[in-house]
Parts: sequence; structure tokens; C-alpha cells
Amino acid sequence: MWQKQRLNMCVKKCCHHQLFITRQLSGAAVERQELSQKVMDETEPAPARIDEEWLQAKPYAEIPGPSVMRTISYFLPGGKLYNTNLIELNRRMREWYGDIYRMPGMMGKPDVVFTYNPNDFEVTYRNEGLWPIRIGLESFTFYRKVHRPDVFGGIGGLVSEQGKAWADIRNKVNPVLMKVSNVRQNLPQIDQIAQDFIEKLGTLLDSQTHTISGDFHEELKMWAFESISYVALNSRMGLLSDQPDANAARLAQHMTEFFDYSFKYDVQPSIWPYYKTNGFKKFLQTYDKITEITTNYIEAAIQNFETEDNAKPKSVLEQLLRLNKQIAVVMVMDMLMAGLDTTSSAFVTILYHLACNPVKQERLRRELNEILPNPNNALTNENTKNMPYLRACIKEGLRITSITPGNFRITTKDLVLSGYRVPRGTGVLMGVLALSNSDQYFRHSADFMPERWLKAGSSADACPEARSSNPFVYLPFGFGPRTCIGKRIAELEIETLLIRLLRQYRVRWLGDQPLQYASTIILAPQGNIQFSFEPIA
Ligand code: HEM
Repeated sequence: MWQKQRLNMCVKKCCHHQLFITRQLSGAAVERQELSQKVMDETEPAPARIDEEWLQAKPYAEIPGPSVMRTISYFLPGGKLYNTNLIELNRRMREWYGDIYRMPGMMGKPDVVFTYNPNDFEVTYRNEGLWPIRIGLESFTFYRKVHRPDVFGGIGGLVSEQGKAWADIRNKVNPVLMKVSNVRQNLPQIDQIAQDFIEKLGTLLDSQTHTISGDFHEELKMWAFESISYVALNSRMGLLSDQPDANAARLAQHMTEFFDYSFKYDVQPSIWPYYKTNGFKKFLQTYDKITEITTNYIEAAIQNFETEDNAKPKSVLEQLLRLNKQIAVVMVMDMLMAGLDTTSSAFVTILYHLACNPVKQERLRRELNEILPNPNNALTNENTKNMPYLRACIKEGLRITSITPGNFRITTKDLVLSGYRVPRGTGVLMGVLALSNSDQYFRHSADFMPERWLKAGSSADACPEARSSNPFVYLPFGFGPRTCIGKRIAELEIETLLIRLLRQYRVRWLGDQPLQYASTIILAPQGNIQFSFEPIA
């Protein structure tokens, strides 16, 4: 019953809505500072460092980097970094300032130290403690905690919460979402969704050119959303059928808008904490639309769940609801939000590398033929147990293009990074993509070589020596207690669709230039994404 009331509340706007936003926004920068302070207060302060390493280190102020004014000028129209994507942004800044540089904090945000030194990654992660702090999507936190507490009841969810509040949620949901066997119980349905996607692809394909006229990435988003909504809500949206659910299609569109807006308002310098620009207002409207659609789905799923047969294995939704209903609602919403563009972008990326490397693709197909001698057979936990080359291809695709090019933490202790003192409370952005593309850590780093991920001696071409044994140079899902909670789900979805797709089609890249990426908070493929899908006789 409580859910009904809360969910109904969320789609209505408060009558003083406009006034409410204005007042809160003007105080948002203060909120931001208070939030950082509150988070720091919650973490156990370490005693002041007087050890030799700290005393010998260079002062923080000596870390190279631009001034506040220069940083702003970079991002203004006509500026050197205006509208550049994350890869380009990181590459240029590194070129100008070196392997460690500092971006000044603005509008209540802390300074951010960018580093490309894996030793710094290790120091940062090893000192993050049990409650790592990752403040990044501040608009998200603002939306949930300040703008719509009527909906979220003070629970920001995993992305927004910090400290003990974050740990309370994470500890509860970890066994449900991170335990491999629990996630893999969704395999039959994830496999069915992959087969539905392949069937739909078949209807879109031109039999002469083996291409589709529509937008392949958009089709993949429907697959990703159908898959994650099955895991999160235990129900199908029909997005791959002739009669897709109109709201789900709208939601997928709003999600893409969300990623674009978030890059603008969370990554680039913005005045929204002080002044409610029209663009930011539109961003809040996008958030509202996402909230409205997802809460309607959750409400429907809860109703289904209440009438369901209790003897069936427990779905993710059911397990979450048993833990805590309010956390379940927010977690499901986060899964729907975080599981669409990420998984579809990662899939396009991996497929692109396989399409550009036909020899590797054939090698993979040989493994897939063994897993699935008859393509009409179902995928099971038994027949998908041993697929080292498939897993190596996924790793290698995400190595060359990690769709999350950097990992972020706020330091909870005074640290020495690359010989500089970095005080507690500073942002550290670890440039994972740059390292995983460096010849220093991966031999022939530009080449797609899944063999580098195979175990030594497991096959004649296994070459684990072609990758560094340092675990911090490859982190597409992050690291430590705050690592991506959807990793297992994303892997299951990607593996399953790759098996089904490559078992049926030989895929080629037809683009006249390499796959391009847009500036969003992840690297989202954009432009003319042209594959050919030639049926395998
Ligand atoms: C290939 C697809 C994906 C990639 C590359 C990816 C990557 C990441 C990364 C790098 C982080 C930050 C980790 C850290 O700070 O150490 C993260 C966090 C997160 N991801 Fe994913 N992700 C993917 C798919 C998903 C999916 C499918 C879901 C849905 C369940 C999801 C939900 C989340 C959530 C909720 C967090 C915040 C976790 C926390 O702070 O406790 N992700 N993801």
C-alpha cells in the first residue's frame, strides 16, 4: 500500500513547485559544499601525516594545472576544449600539463587531480576505506535529495549516497546483484531476449546488402532496456516486438538525453548551482519524465509480484523488495537508468572491434560453435561455463575503449600522489582509458588481441605477457567496494547476445572511418554506425 501512495505522489508536482526549485537552486552551491563537508565528517579522519614520505613530497600547490579563469575559457564556445569528448579532453590536458595535473574546484566543487600513474591509482584505492566517496553526478544528487524528496524520501540510491548511508544500501543489495549464481539465474530469459533481438534484426536486414536501414545502436538500446528491465522488474516490455511499449521507447530516449545533459551539467563547469538556466530546467524535466515512467513500471511490477506464484525462484525484484521496499524502488530505478546506455555502448564497441578483426571473429566463432553446435539449442549455465575466448574478446574490447574513461574518488586521507601532497577531501580522477591504451602496459596496445587475456598454456596463441600484471591498468568497471554493481548483469547480457549474433552472422564494419564517440558522461558511440550482417550458411 505504501508503495502506491509514494508512487502516486511522485508523478504529481507540488503546487509551489516553481518557487521551490528557485529557492533550492540558489542554495545549491552551498548544498554542494555542505554535502562534501558532511561526507568528510562521516569518514574517520586520519592523524596528520608526519611520516618521511609526506614530509619529502612536493607541496600540493606545485601540481601543474590551469587557473580557474583558464579552465572556464577552455570550455566556453570557441574554447580549446569546447564540445570535445572525454577521450579528447583527457588527451589534450595531459599533453599540456603532464601525467598529473590539477583542475581547480569551482562553485563549491573540490579541486580534481587527474593522474595517469597506476601507482597513484593503487594508493588512492588502497586508502579509500570501507566507504569510498565518489561524488560526480551532482545534478542527480540534487534532483533526488533537494528537488524531489517527495519521491525519493531521502534515499539517494547508490550513485548519490556516500558514507554510511551508501554502505547500508550497498551491503544489502550486493548479494542480490553481485553474486554470479544469483544473476545467472536470469540466463534463460536473457537468452530469449537475445534471440528476439536476432529475430528482429533478421526482419530489418536487406538480403542483398546485409545491412539494416535503421539505426543499429537504437535497436541495441531496445535490447539493453528489454534485458535490464527484465532483470530489474521481472517483466518484458515488448520493445523487440511489433508492438513495443510506447513508454519504454520514450524512456530509452530520455535516458540518452540524460547522459548528454549530465555531461554538460556534471562534468563541464556550469553555473546551475547558482542560477537556474533554461537548459538546466529542461534537464530537471528529463529527470521528471524518467522518474514518472520508471515509477509507473515499478508500481505495475509490484502488483504483478503480489499475485505471483510463490514457488518460483526469487527474482531480483522480489529479493530486493524483501530486503527493504524503499531501497528496492530506488535500486530498480538506478538499474534502469544505469543499465541502458552503458551496456548498449559497450556492446557496439566490442562488436566494432570484432567486426574490424575478422580473423579474431572466426576464432571466436569456432569456440561458439562448440558451445552451441545447434543454434536452436538453449544457452544454459552448463554450456556457457567454459568460453575463455569470448570473455577475452569482451575484455579486450573494453580495454581498447573503456566506455568509462576515468574513475573518480574523493580522498579520505592525505595521500602522496606522483610525489605531491594531496590533502584529504581532494577529487582524484584516474585516467584508466589512457593506461589501458598505452604500449607501456599492453604490448601493441592499438591491436585487438584477445589472446593477451587467455591463461598461459591454455592455448597455443595465449600471450598473457602482452599485458601488464598490474591490476590497476585495466579497470572498466571500477575497483573496490564501490565497483560497478551491474558488472555481472552487463557481462551476462553482452556474452549472451554475442553468442547468438555471431553464431548466426558474420559481422563486418562498413564505416569509412573508425567508430566515433560522443561527449556524454560515458563514451557513447555516435555517427554512422554501419555493420553488415552476412548470414552464416
Ligand atoms: C558494460 C557496462 C557497464 C560499465 C562499463 C559500467 C561501469 C561502471 C563504473 C566504472 C562504475 C564506477 C565504479 C567505481 O567507482 O569504482 C559504475 C558504477 C555503477 N554502475 Fe555500472 N557499468 C556498466 C553497466 C551497469 C549496469 C548494467 C548497471 C545496472 C545494474 C550498472 C549500475 C551501476 C551503479 C548503480 C553504479 C554505482 C555503484 C556504487 O556507487 O555503489 N552499471 N559502473
